[in-house]
Amino acid sequence: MGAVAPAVGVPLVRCENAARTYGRGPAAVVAVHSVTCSVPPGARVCVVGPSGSGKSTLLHLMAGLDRPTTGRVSHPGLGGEDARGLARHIGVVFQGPSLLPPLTAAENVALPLRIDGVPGDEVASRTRAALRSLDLEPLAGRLPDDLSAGQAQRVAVARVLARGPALVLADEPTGQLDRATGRQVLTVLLTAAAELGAAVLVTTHDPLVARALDIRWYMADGRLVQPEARPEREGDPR
Ligand SMILES: Nc1ncnc2c1ncn2[C@@H]1O[C@H](COP(=O)(O)OP(=O)(O)OP(=O)(O)O)[C@@H](O)[C@H]1O
Repeated sequence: MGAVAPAVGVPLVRCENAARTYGRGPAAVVAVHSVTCSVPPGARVCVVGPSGSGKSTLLHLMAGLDRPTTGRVSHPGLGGEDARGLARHIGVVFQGPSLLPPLTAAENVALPLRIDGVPGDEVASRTRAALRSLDLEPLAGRLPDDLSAGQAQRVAVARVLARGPALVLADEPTGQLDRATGRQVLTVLLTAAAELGAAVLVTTHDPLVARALDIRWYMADGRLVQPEARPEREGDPR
């Protein structure tokens, strides 16, 4: 598929003293204070923190969907710095429903590939492969309204993975699912991303979700605080 092959160890995304303030003057909200961190190829990172701690803002900065007010966010392992280039290499999974209602599951997965200009037969094969890897083949012809929340989220994951991203950023991907469904979605997300060799960064406030990832960064009041990592993986966000 279309994943780039970044040089080993070169971070896919690097934040250097990146900060984001919403609004101005007395109404200003500092959502992220001067964060420095990076995600290397193939890493599985979780950003854990309570609601309002700045997780989504940090993820949007990393995705190139937003720009830091001060500091810098770069993507040295992904080659292109322009938004279109980044969009090909970074897949974003959002918390809520994100499928286009008039399109079937398969059409939702295929659409970004068509927009990318992928040839028709390759669109079909990549769509099939992505649906298969998430056990969604029987649901390919269903409209989003006829899918459960967990099924719809798996289709959203398939849509991201079909493009072959080097980095998947998932913003509370299980936040609107019951625990069992959430665990299933997370498992298929991590398995399919591993098959692709993609790095994954998941935000969550759920310690159970956090435990499924190798590296955990903790966020509080817009800052990354002392990370806790499993012994086998380096947990320093820098
Ligand atoms: N567009 C915005 N305008 C103003 N303030 C915002 C905006 N987006 C987020 N904020 C504020 O920035 C802070 C961080 O929000 P953010 O959504 O990044 O946190 P979060 O940890 O992802 O929370 P949640 O888990 O509830 O999504 C919060 O105080 C929030 O109210």
